[in-house]
Amino acid sequence: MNRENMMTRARGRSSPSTHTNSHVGVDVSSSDGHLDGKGNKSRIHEHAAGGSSANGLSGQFNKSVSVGSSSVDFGKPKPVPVEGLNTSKHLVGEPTCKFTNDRQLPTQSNDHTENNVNLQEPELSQLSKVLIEATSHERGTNCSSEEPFEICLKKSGTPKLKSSLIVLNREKRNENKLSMGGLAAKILRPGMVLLKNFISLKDQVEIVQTCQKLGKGNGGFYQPGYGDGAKKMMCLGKNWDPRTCSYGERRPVDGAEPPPIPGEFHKLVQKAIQNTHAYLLEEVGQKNVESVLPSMTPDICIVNFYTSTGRLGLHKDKAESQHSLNRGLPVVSISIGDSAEFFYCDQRDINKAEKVVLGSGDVLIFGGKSRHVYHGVTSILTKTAPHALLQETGLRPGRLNLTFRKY
Ligand SMILES: O=C(O)CCC(=O)C(=O)O
Ligand SMILES: [Fe+2]
Repeated sequence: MNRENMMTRARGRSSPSTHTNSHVGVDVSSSDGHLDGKGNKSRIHEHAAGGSSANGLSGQFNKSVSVGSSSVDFGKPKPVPVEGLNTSKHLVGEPTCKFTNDRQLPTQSNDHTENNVNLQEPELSQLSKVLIEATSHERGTNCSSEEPFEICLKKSGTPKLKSSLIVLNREKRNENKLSMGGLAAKILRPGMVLLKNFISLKDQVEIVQTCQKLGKGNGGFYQPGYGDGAKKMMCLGKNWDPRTCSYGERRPVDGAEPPPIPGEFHKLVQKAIQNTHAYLLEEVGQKNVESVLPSMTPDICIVNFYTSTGRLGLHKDKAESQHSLNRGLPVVSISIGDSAEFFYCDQRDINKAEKVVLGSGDVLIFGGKSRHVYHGVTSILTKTAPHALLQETGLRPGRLNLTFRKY
C-alpha cells in the first residue's frame, strides 16, 4: 500500500452508522457528581442505550505497525519531579468549577421511547438545583470511616500455576504479534489516536496489582462525595478535586497526599506516545508529529474504578494549566478490565458524538487539536474483561481507567 493510501485510510472517519441516534434520559438515582451554575453539586443518572452495539471499534483499523513490546518492569513507586505546578491559583482563586456542568451528561435512555430531550445548559442548571436537595445528605461523604475500597476481590485459593501459564502464553502471543507488526493503531480524529491492545496482559496484571496496593493505602481509592458508589477514584501525583474541579497537593476530603506516579506508569505513557509518533511518522507520513501530538511527561494520574453501573458524563478536561492546554499536551488514557463505551464529540451533544469501545489494554491518546474534545463513558460492558486477567488478579467486575496529564 502506498503512503497516500495509508494516510487516507488512517484519517478516515467512522462510517455514518457509528453515529449514535441516542436518547437522553435523566433521573435522580445515580452516579456522577456535578456542579450547577452556582457551584452547587447535583447528580445526573446516565442510562446507556439499549440499542448500542458492543462491537469494538466503530471502524476498521487502518494500519498495523510493529512498535516493539510495551512490557515494562514494575517495581516500587518512584517519586517524580513536578515541573511548573502552580496550584495556589486554583486552590485559592477558583473555588468553583470552571467547567460547570461539563460532566453533566446528556445521554441515552435504556428504553427505546422517543422522548428525546437534548438537555442544554439552562435545563441542566435547573435540574441540578432540583437534585441538590436529593443529594445534599451525601455531599462530603468519603471512605475515611469505611474499609478501604479494594479493586481486587480476595482470591479463593485458585491454583496459581494454571493462570500463570495462561498469562505467560498470552504474553508470548502478544510479543509475537508485536514483532510481526500486530499492534493496531487508529486515528479517530486529528490528535486522537487509539492504540488497540497496547498494554500486554502481563503489564495489565501489574497495573492492577499496583493500583490495588496504592488504592488501599493512604490517599487511595475513595468515594468522591456523591453518587451511589458506582465509581471510585484515587489520584497520583496531584489531587484532582471533583467538587472544585481543580488540582491541589492534598485531597480536601481527608488531607491525604496522593502517592507519586509509579516509574513504570511513566514508562508506559512515554512508550505509548513514542509509538504513536512512530506510527504517525512512519506509517501515516506525518512529519510534524510533535505539533500533531506533543510529547508529555505526566505529573497527574486520575485513576477511576467503574463498577458495572459506573458512568462519566460528557466533559472536557480543562483544569490543567493554560500552558498545558494551549500547547495541546495530550491526555493518555489506559483501560483495564471490562470494556467501556466511550463517546467523543466537538459539542456537548451525545447525538453528535462518535463511539468507540475501549477494551482491556487499550490506550487512547487525545491531544493537539483534540485536546478540548468532549468525552464521556456511557456504559461498562459487563463480563468483557480478559479471563486470564481476572484469574491472575481477582479484579472485581468493572473497569479500571487511568488518565495521565501534565498540569
Ligand atoms: O474513563 C475514561 O475512559 C475517561 C476518563 C476521563 O475522561 C477522565 O478521568 O477525565
Ligand atoms: Fe476526561
